[in-house]
Amino acid sequence: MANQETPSIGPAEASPIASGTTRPLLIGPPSGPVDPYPLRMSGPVISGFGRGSRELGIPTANLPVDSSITPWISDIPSGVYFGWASLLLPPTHPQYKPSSLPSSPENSWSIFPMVMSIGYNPFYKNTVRSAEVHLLKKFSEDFYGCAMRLLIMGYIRDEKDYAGLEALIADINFDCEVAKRSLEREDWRVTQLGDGGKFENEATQWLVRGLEENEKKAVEAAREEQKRKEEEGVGETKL
Ligand SMILES: Cc1cc2nc3c(=O)[nH]c(=O)nc-3n(C[C@H](O)[C@H](O)[C@H](O)COP(=O)(O)O)c2cc1C
Ligand SMILES: Nc1ncnc2c1ncn2[C@@H]1O[C@H](COP(=O)(O)OP(=O)(O)O)[C@@H](O)[C@H]1O
Repeated sequence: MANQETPSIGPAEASPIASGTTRPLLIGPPSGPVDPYPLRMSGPVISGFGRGSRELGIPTANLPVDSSITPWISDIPSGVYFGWASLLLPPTHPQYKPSSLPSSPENSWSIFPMVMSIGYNPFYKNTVRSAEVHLLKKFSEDFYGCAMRLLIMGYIRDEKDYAGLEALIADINFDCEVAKRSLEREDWRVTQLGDGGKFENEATQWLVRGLEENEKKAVEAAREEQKRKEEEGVGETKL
């Protein structure tokens, strides 16, 4: 289902992709994210158009685009971003793997690297702006309705239209490789709490903090909505 098996690319900093263009494999300086990053976003995982898994083989977990919760979202350019996601999976989920960062058992967040698109998906000509996150991890079960927090560390590229699906998939696979390599660098990791890592700070701690009241309410509302749709037998949801 998920598409972590990104193509193996050599050590060069720029590499050709299917479209014939080259672009950098590392984003940002070795010293870590540059202002205004890291940016924070949070919300329940909601459904999209169901195309990620079905058409692309790259599932994307959608978060509500709501400027009352995420004030910067209307000002940020549409495009492809990368960073870290923390996910509040139920302990029964096969990929439940609480982070080693200190958190209480009822707040056992699992942390994953991610790439995401914010925008209108010009290839599909969406009319509503969406925020869609692909986690660089293979999941054997979905996690609709779970709380997710994002620490967006940088910008990869503008969103594009494509002549065909293959070119879109190739670009997303390359984005995954860029995110993986960029986040592996010492001053871009978040899992170093206690090791004197750069993100032994408020931003990292936020990833594993207990849910705020407004986050709980949003998760509850999303679950109710999901339940309602399941009862109505709605297969695909338009955002
Ligand atoms: C890293 C990443 C990059 C993307 N880049 C583009 C893009 O350049 N153009 C585009 O039309 N869609 C882009 N998408 C969005 C996909 O088209 C989208 O995930 C797909 O339509 C599935 O949407 P759904 O989950 O709503 O079904 C990107 C998605 C991701 C995760
Ligand atoms: N690696 C992954 N990254 C993001 N979501 C994943 C991943 N693996 C499984 N999923 C699940 O798949 C769902 C997205 O699938 P997708 O086909 O894109 O449908 P939708 O259009 O409803 O978002 C996510 O909400 C999540 O529950």
